[in-house]
This record gives sequence, C-alpha cells and structure tokens, in this order.
Amino acid sequence: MKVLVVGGAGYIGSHCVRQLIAAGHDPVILDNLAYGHRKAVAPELPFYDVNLGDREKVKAILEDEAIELVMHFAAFCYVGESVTEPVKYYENNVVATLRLLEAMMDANVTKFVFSSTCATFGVPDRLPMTEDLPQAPINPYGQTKLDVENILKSLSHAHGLSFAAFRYFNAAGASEDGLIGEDHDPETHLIPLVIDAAVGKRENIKIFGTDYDTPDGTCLRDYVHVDDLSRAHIAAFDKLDQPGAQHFYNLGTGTPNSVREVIQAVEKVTGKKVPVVEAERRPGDPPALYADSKKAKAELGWEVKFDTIEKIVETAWAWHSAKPEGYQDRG
Ligand SMILES: NC(=O)c1ccc[n+]([C@@H]2O[C@H](COP(=O)([O-])OP(=O)(O)OC[C@H]3O[C@@H](n4cnc5c(N)ncnc54)[C@H](O)[C@@H]3O)[C@@H](O)[C@H]2O)c1
Ligand SMILES: O=c1ccn([C@@H]2O[C@H](COP(=O)(O)OP(=O)(O)O[C@H]3O[C@H](CO)[C@@H](O)[C@H](O)[C@H]3O)[C@@H](O)[C@H]2O)c(=O)[nH]1
Repeated sequence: MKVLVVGGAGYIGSHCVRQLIAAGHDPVILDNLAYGHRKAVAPELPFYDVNLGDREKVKAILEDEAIELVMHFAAFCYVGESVTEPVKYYENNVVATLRLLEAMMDANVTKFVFSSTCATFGVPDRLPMTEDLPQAPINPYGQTKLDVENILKSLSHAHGLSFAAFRYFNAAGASEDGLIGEDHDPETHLIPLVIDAAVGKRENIKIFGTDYDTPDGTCLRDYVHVDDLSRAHIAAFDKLDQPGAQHFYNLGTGTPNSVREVIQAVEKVTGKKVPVVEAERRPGDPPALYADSKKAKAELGWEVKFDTIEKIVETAWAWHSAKPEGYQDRG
C-alpha cells in the first residue's frame, strides 16, 4: 500500500517506515523536522518537509502520491511543557490534526492510523489496563490525544473514515542493526538517560520517587519496543477496508518494570555501573501503568518479539554504541 507517514522522521515513525518497507509497503514521509531527523529516513524515500496543518499542501501530496492510507505519528510530546504551554499542544496535536484530516477528506483518502497514548487514561483504577477503562487524562498532552480519538469517532460516523488508534505505553529500544534509534532534544525518556549516565555523558540518573506503593518503591511502566509497535500498526491495515471502521488498541508487553529494574538492565547490558541519585517524585507520574494487550493479540495476531527489558535495552545500547552523539543533524 502507498502510505503517507506523518512524523516519519521522528523516533517511532522512522522505525515504522523501515517496517513498512520490510512488509512490502511503499512509504512517503511528511515531517517538518520540528523534532525529527532527516537522517532517520533513507535518502531515496520521498520526503516532504511540510507542516501537517497545511491543508492545501497536504491535499496536493495525497493526490500527487496517490496515497491510500495515512499513519499519523506527529505530535508534540513533552508532558511537562504541555502543562506550561497548553496552546502550543492543542494547536499542533489537535488543530493541525484536524487540518490533516480535512485534507484527507478533500483527497478522498479514508484510512487512518493514529498514535495515541496510555496517558489518555490518566491514573487507572485497574491494572493491567484494558481498552474499556475510563479515559481521564491528567495533563494537556494526554487530553490532546483523547480529543483526537474523539474527533476520529465523529469523522468515522459522519464521513466513513476508517481508523485504528493505538495507545502506546512506553516506546523504547532501537532498530536491531543500530542504524536508527531515539534522539530527542531535550531527552526525557528513562532508557536513553540511564545509558547516558552509564557512559558518563550525564553525572547520574535521578530516580523520581522511591516511596511509591510498588514492590521496590519506584514507578512501574510497560516498556515496549518500537519495532513491535510498528508491526501492530501494519497488522491493522486489513481492518480498515470496511468504511467507518473504528479500532482502539492498547499496546504494551504487559510486563511492568520498575525504574530500578531498568537501571539494573542497563548495567547488565553495558557492563557499566550507573551512578544513581534518589530524588523527589516527578509531578504527574502515576505509580504504575501497564497494558493488557489481549485485544491486539486476538484481533491483529500481534506478538511481542522483545519480551524482556534486557532485550529492549540491548537494542538501545546497540544504537548508542553505533551513534553515541545521535544523528548530529541539528542546525
Ligand atoms: N515515545 C513514547 O513513549 C510515546 C508513547 C505514547 C505515545 N507516543 C506518541 O507517538 C508519536 C511519536 O512519538 P515519538 O516519540 O516518535 O515523537 P518524535 O518527536 O520523535 O516524533 C514526532 C515527529 O513529528 C514531527 N512533527 C511534529 N509536529 C509536526 C507538524 N506540525 N508537522 C509535521 N511534522 C511534525 C516531528 O518533527 C517529529 O519528527 C507521538 O504522537 C506521541 O504522542 C509516544
Ligand atoms: O530521569 C528520569 C526520567 C524518568 N524517570 C522515571 O521513569 C519512568 C518513565 O519515564 P519516561 O521515560 O519519562 O516516560 P513516561 O513519563 O512514562 O512517559 C512516556 O510514556 C507515556 C506513556 O506511558 C507517553 O504518553 C509519553 O509520551 C512518554 O513520554 C517514570 O516513572 C519516571 O518518573 C526517572 O526516574 N528519572
């Protein structure tokens, strides 16, 4: 299928681009490089440096490239910044997405795959987290993703849009060959930060909270490999043939790991000691978030290949070892 990958130069999108090619699809990339990297995408692939909120330009790309399906990975993703600068988040994550969806309707493209997040659930009242839990985000970032989920339902009903929305838990890891990986600036995600502390690029890793009601007192999260996430997306394409189809899936391994366990995994994989500082809780962190992904397994035949934190960290370490300074393509 000819697929427009919006946000395809970003962390998860660039991994999905490679998985699309491996599965025999034909990706076209749209990314304004606000955070992404041109070098994360093979130079020979069609690449449009365009804002996804530019309805006219996006419509022209959809028509010129004869796009059949749009995958939407682009968003601003810093939870803390979404609290202090909510307008920026609603503007880019919701308003621009509406323009993208309008461009799709203009061009008669009706299939859509969306990157949502477990942050749409807020603090869950049940674990592991199934799709039917109440959604009550506790920050504007999570709210913007829930807003888009609701917009998708309305467009599906009114205009026959077929979509799958995936609520990722903690995307992690890198391509197995070490060629692409996570390179955010600033980086806030735990695994790359712990690796930086292991190699001495950071003085230490701060553990945000050691007094949670969890087995070792630190937060539990569900780290899921980017290539596993990407494969679930591609497996959903067949579900979008029916006009107006609506699908929601929670994507995680189902196995929670604590912050301390992540640090231990990095020490084991790298063979280096990680300097640790025990710090205050980070505001807005729920104690435990992990997925029940039975629905994705049953309906999409989704299998997690990277089923331990060590396997995930090994790939992040391979990427770090190959490119210690990341893509080095910032202006
Ligand atoms: N990383 C995670 O753990 C995680 C968890 C849950 C959900 N998600 C969601 O997955 C998606 C991808 O996350 P990521 O970690 O790859 O983020 P990322 O920042 O690495 O990638 C996002 C890409 O979108 C591009 N972009 C942003 N706004 C744009 C615009 N207006 N026009 C064109 N391009 C634009 C950026 O340049 C970047 O390349 C996001 O929607 C995020 O909310 C991520
Ligand atoms: O220096 C650090 C960084 C993180 N943590 C902890 O590590 C865990 C994971 O944190 P992080 O990697 O920042 O991910 P989350 O805050 O869980 O958020 C990610 O995962 C969410 C889904 O769970 C997505 O919605 C977000 O976009 C994505 O950033 C949390 O308990 C943090 O408190 C630390 O202890 N020290």
